[in-house]
Amino acid sequence: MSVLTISNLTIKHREETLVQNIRLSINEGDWLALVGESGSGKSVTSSSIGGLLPRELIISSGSIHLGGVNLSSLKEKEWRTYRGKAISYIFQDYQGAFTPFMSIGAQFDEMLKTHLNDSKQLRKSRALECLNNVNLPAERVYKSYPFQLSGGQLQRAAIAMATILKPKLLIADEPTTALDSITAAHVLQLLAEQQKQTNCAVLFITHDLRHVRKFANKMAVMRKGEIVESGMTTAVLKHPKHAYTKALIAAIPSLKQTKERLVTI
Ligand SMILES: Nc1ncnc2c1ncn2[C@@H]1O[C@H](COP(=O)(O)OP(=O)(O)OP(=O)(O)O)[C@@H](O)[C@H]1O
Repeated sequence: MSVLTISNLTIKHREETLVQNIRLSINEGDWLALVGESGSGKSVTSSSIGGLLPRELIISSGSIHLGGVNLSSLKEKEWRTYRGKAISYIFQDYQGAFTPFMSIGAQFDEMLKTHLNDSKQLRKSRALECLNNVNLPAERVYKSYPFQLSGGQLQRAAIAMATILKPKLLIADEPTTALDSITAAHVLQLLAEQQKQTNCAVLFITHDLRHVRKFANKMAVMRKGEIVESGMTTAVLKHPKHAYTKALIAAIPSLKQTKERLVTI
């Protein structure tokens, strides 16, 4: 079943077209990777889904539907019930996911209070369970302030927060760019486990085709504001049609090369 359907989406900044004619559909349980060079329009597209476009950027045509709801027509007040609950985000900047001067627990509590009518005790046990699910020492992390956690721990806490309300759509915008490669792989593995449990749709924005190959069942390639190719990941990576996709694939360092480089460093 389709969770997200984007039809002919065009976004402009004054007269300049930033993204054009975007068509994208993500089903329940799909992990769709959006790849493409810097400035190709991945973040503008993902921000538009959650109603997070800066004021100066305007959706000039097209529509974005989540289930049966036309998101592009929601008012700011209505967004408050959608964001965090039906759609949640994980960003590259995991520091920004949490307010620095509130404990992680207090931030979970605020979020749960906004969306649910649970008792204080139930809210806490839900938060602890979620932190535990992402392999964090739940009690300690719950009491900690963001600065007391490592980058990998914070990003895992951000995943716990983003999935606690079982969103229909999780948008991960370069979630591991600021992490070392081993921590990044663990974080993505955890994200994949969370997705399995909740069956949410994932929109994964990344520059790393190795992560695409490992985690995404579908992919779309953006170039200069347009989607130039999309399909099942295995098919696109094995038989790319567009010259730009071919160039992206040719630029992935093979595992063999990486090993050789490590030996010579
Ligand atoms: N607030 C803004 N005002 C004007 N132009 C913008 C604004 N935000 C983004 N753009 C432009 O929109 C285009 C797409 O930018 P976007 O950030 O979506 O690219 P991206 O593919 O996410 O790049 P990266 O991989 O570097 O994050 C770029 O040309 C960018 O300069």
